[in-house]
Amino acid sequence: MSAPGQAPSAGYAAVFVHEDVPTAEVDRLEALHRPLADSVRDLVDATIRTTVEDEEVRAVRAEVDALVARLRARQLDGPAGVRYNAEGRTWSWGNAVVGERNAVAPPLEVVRDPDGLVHADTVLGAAYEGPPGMVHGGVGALLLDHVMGVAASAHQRVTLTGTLTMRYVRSTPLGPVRVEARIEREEGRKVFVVATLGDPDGVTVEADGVFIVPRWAV
Ligand SMILES: CCCCCCCC(=O)SCCNC(=O)CCNC(=O)[C@H](O)C(C)(C)COP(=O)(O)OP(=O)(O)OC[C@H]1O[C@@H](n2cnc3c(N)ncnc32)[C@H](O)[C@@H]1OP(=O)(O)O
Repeated sequence: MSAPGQAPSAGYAAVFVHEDVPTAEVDRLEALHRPLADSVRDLVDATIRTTVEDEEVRAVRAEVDALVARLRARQLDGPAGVRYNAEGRTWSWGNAVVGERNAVAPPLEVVRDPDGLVHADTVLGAAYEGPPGMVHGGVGALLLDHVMGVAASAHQRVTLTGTLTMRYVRSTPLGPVRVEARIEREEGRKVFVVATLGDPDGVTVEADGVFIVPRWAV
């Protein structure tokens, strides 16, 4: 997605929603909603790990249902989508990996170094488990796909995942993980990206992918 102050590429106009909201207001709303998503993420973890009595589970459920009803009092008709304003600020609050309002997102903060390396660090807890104590293979693929997509979309262009190949070298324990991705080479509209997922002891998953600048974005 575009950094503040940079215009989105032309293809954005077709599928991304332009909204006439000043960047300061987008920032304010983001700061308001992010802590709510953090709390809901905490709720998910607590829901998995709680050992409280049956009655307490029922009581908490009633309270959560009441909170959901309050939030639904006014809501969008569909998903949050990807939006941008005239200043080139983009936001995708529902994104499954980085959405600031999405408690399902780990969340990931993706950083792009000047040398082209794109990386992200996060801590994966009980909600991301596959094998006992280990990160679900699909969750690893999810994080890799996103960070590789960011690497491929350098220079503010739109790219979509075409093919993604993963080699699971060893299990990834739940806990701190790091994703790294960089562009290996480009051929026309095809961007070849290599990436790794790892824990503090080193690489656990190696990935390579072909990301395509779609015909409609050219
Ligand atoms: C910054 C935010 C980062 C977010 C990252 C998140 C990444 C995602 O999750 S994206 C969502 C998952 N991906 C999708 O939904 C994509 C669905 N597929 C499509 O939309 C289309 O098939 C798309 C865009 C990949 C290709 O369509 P189109 O632009 O018409 O390509 P087309 O003209 O047929 O082919 C162009 C070239 O790409 C190649 N190509 C096409 N599809 C693929 C593919 N799936 N894998 C590999 N190569 C492909 C073609 O062979 C062709 O190569 P060449 O130029 O050498 O002949």
